[in-house]
Amino acid sequence: MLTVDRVSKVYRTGAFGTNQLTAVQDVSFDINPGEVVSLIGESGSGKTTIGKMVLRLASITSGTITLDGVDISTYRGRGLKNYYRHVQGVFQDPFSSFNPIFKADRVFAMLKGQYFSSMGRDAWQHKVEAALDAVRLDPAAVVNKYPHQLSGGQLQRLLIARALLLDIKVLVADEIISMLDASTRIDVLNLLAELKADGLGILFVTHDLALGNYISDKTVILQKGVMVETGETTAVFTDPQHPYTQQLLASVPRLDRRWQK
Ligand SMILES: Nc1ncnc2c1ncn2[C@@H]1O[C@H](COP(=O)(O)OP(=O)(O)OP(=O)(O)O)[C@@H](O)[C@H]1O
Repeated sequence: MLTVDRVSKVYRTGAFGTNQLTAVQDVSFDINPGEVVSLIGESGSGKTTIGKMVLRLASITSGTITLDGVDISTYRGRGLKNYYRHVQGVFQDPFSSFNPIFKADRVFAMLKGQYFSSMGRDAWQHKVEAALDAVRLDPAAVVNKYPHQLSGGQLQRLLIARALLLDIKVLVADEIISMLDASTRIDVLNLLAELKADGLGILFVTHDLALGNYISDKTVILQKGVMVETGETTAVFTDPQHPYTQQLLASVPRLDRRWQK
């Protein structure tokens, strides 16, 4: 479905854009329907940049990303709008995705204007309620509320519901669990598992190995923009081949052991 093929990203940096920084180098992986692929690496390893390229928020320097065989960099105008029907992203800080002066459910109204302008009011309301139901949000708890009146977990679900109103095939979930407390985390993880069971492909960006191991089918380990190891998640976690993966796994604190001072 979504194929990332030898993709690189070079940013121009410095006051005049004369310096270059290779953030991603020759990264390849596929996401199939109902599959979760984790991108795991330390801060600065290029995870978000890959998510942004998939979402067409950053240009691709070399290589290709295709959705169902079509090179996504060819999309313009209507074609790009249509691409976003199928591929959507949710990011780490849900508060930054909302304008604090508007009610949170305005994101639905904006989507209606862009994609469903001819749909009748009742049909639209029905569709929104179904999306809220899918993310286990009670409409009464979130409709007509300002972002500050909602929790991070509620806002995150609202954004996932917004993505579900479109006919998405791929969700880029960039550190969406990190800012949530432990009980909300498990709720959002279970929600992703349900969406996966319904056939959604998920690119799960995280620096947290435990989260990656919990949710994903395939794992891509990134170090300084380079893919050092990739494979079935169970294989990567039980028998890591690359020294960097071994080092990452060895540095995870174990809950069954006390800290040795
Ligand atoms: N717009 C940009 N212009 C220039 N350099 C950038 C830009 N965005 C990211 N970078 C650089 O590219 C590299 C990869 O950044 P990226 O945000 O993709 O990493 P990451 O693995 O997602 O990190 P984190 O976990 O901290 O979000 C970093 O060195 C970063 O400073």
